[in-house]
Amino acid sequence: MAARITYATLTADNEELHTAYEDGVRRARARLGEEVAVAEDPEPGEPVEVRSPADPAVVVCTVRPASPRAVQAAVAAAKQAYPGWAATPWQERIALLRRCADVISDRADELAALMTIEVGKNRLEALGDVEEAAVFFRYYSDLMEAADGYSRPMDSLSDTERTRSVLRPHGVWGVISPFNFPMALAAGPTAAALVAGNTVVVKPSLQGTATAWRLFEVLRDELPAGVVRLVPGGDEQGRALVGSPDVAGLTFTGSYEVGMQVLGAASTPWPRPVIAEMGGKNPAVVTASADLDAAAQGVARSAFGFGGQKCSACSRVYVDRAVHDDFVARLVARAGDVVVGDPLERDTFLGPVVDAAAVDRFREAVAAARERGRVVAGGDVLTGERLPGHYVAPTVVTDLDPSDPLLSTELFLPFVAAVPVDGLEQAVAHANDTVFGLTAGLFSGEGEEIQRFLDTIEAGVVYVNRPAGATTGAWPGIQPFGGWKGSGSSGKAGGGVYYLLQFMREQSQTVVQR
Ligand SMILES: NC(=O)c1ccc[n+]([C@@H]2O[C@H](COP(=O)([O-])OP(=O)(O)OC[C@H]3O[C@@H](n4cnc5c(N)ncnc54)[C@H](O)[C@@H]3O)[C@@H](O)[C@H]2O)c1
Ligand SMILES: N[C@@H](CCC=O)C(=O)O
Repeated sequence: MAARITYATLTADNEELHTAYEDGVRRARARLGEEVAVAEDPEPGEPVEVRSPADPAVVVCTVRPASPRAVQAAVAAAKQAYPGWAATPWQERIALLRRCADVISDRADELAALMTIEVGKNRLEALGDVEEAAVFFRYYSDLMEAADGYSRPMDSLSDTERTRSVLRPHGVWGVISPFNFPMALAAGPTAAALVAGNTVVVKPSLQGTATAWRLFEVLRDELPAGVVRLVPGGDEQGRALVGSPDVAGLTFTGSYEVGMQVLGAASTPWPRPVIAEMGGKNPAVVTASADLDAAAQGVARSAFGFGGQKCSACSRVYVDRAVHDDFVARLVARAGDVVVGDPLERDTFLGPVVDAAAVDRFREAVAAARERGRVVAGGDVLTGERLPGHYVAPTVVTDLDPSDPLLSTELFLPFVAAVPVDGLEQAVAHANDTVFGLTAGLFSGEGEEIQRFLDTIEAGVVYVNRPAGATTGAWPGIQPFGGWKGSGSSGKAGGGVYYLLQFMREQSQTVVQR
């Protein structure tokens, strides 16, 4: 792949990139319909077909959900592999993991094409997702190297004592991932856990299984046996992994509701580290001094990119009353320009939403918006010969009361509401008034406003004046990504310098010299 694609890539007129992706589509199609199962599972669940949201006639894969015994067997295999992996010098571990990153990058076109078919991500977003997965392996390896393996000499109170502080792994790490970044968000926590010396059992989202399985194939082929296992299935398999007493630590990425359950579930006799990365209801603020074109572009990209199905999606905009109507007119024009269609097509920006339930949620949200406010762009479920899947129009809503539930509930749809405000203080007060605190954006031309926003906004990832994405598009090593409040439990962000530390525990080693 010639060009480096990230989520902030605006366009790619690069012929080489598109030719490679189209080759990837051919290769991905050749494996559609394969069965995904744990090989040695004696009693897998009934087969479940994962179908493409762009065209439900396409069966992406057939999943045989792992039985409770298979989940426990995967954990047992990872537990058996743990002492060997933990004892492998970190230099050797990261050499193997960097090799995994290179294999992922080499296969990016096919993996991205498969992801497009499986979850409906457009080609640039899908290529970004695969590349991010590879970068996670490289970034956490680089951190380990920069810290020289996290083994440091401490001070000593006597000439005969030598003490070191050593960070050591926990054991088997469970990774539960969501449908919307089926490669990057299975890969990120897995990479960190492995760099740290843990072994891993991954439970991907059912919709996303085929993509996550390809990641697993790379890790299975490049790493020692048992170091990574994948258990396919749905929520029940997630619960089984959380409930396993041999899982020493967990990273869950998904909704607020499930994350809070996972945080509350205790299945070990002592507390274990649980990192929960949860939902968002991400605000943008547009002040009277803002560049309104940049604001409309940034909000449109973050509200409609991947159909608003990002935890970072922008779903509400607080706009100074003086520029509200002008901003809304520009946003409506941007919504009208969005190219909706088959996400495999080169020019498509917005593909389908993930399933029929998301379309139902869209209908309900639009009906509520029509009753309590005004739908000024979109609002329709899109059908037709060229749109056989779950398509909805990019939608802009106004005239809602600031306390409306549509402004505090995560919808995960291409649906954004604009609310007029009297100044920055009021905007930030509304922006902070939800359980969430993941991402936020500001558009302002005044340095003093920018500083006040940065000082008072309650969010883990903040952007100012960013047309490439008002609230979306973090990249490992560039923007650490993690939520505050109900958006994240740990306060240490993925792709940031403190993340890896969470996958290790400190041991103070004092040895008296004889
Ligand atoms: N903060 C972040 O970094 C981040 C990133 C991506 C997505 N998300 C959030 O994820 C959600 C969308 O993803 P989703 O619909 O796949 O989320 P989800 O919560 O429905 O499912 C996430 C994963 O948890 C599993 N699961 C469900 N119930 C479980 C239980 N009781 N115990 C254990 N595992 C269980 C699912 O099978 C899936 O693998 C949104 O809320 C989005 O904001 C957050
Ligand atoms: N890292 C992605 C969001 C991941 C959540 O869904 C972004 O920054 O837009």
